[in-house]
Amino acid sequence: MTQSATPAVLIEDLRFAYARKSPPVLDIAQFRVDPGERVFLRGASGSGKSTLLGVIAGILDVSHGRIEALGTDMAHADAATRDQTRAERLGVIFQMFNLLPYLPVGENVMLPCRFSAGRARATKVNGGPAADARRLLSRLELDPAEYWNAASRSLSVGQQQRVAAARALIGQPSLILADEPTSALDTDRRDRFIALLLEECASSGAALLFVSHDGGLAPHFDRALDLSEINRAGTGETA
Ligand SMILES: Nc1ncnc2c1ncn2[C@@H]1O[C@H](COP(=O)(O)OP(=O)(O)OP(=O)(O)O)[C@@H](O)[C@H]1O
Repeated sequence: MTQSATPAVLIEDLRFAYARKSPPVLDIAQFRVDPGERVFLRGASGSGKSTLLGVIAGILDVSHGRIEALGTDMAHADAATRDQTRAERLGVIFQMFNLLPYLPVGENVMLPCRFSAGRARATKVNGGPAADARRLLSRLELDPAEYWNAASRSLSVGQQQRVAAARALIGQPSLILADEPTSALDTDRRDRFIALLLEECASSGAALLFVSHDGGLAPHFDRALDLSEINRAGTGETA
């Protein structure tokens, strides 16, 4: 990977606080994820992992510093541009899943293809949005014959995590941001889930930034670091 390729994530001189007068949660001089790189970011509870992903995804407004996701300036772009970048090029697995509870599983997984023609097109190699959604659900051990039409709110937390992962992966986004996506999975399923996530990223060339407090997952990744190594704000509990 050359240093000149557009980074998947580039952060310089970032400071972020939730309110103007509160101390920063994030104070990061430099952080970079290369295209296709799979990075594990560990951090204690409350240390700012979800906040960092929110900033990179352009969900949280940043007033100080440089944040680029796939070359888009997420600190200064208008909300519409950030939304478009997120819809077309990012797959985000939120900690709270953000599934639409009354939509069936299949519709939830295909949602990114409704918002982005590019992601719908990218599923063609796997037979289109519905076929690709079924493929991903099967790989995530959710039998589409059983779950395709089920309301997402009727699923267990671990099952909802896997639906959220399928939704993030569909249509080959170039950057996956994953926030504790294995917290409700047992050890065997967790390892299979990570293997699948890494395989899908490898086959599409996507970069992956995976955050978790579970340092045991680190060996699966190209690179692992602790948020405290890059974040001078240093909030959070001792793990
Ligand atoms: N919406 C918010 N408004 C104000 N403060 C917040 C908000 N969200 C998070 N915080 C604070 O920011 C800090 C970092 O929170 P964050 O959720 O990013 O940590 P985390 O490392 O993801 O934690 P966990 O592992 O427990 O999910 C915490 O002190 C938290 O209380």
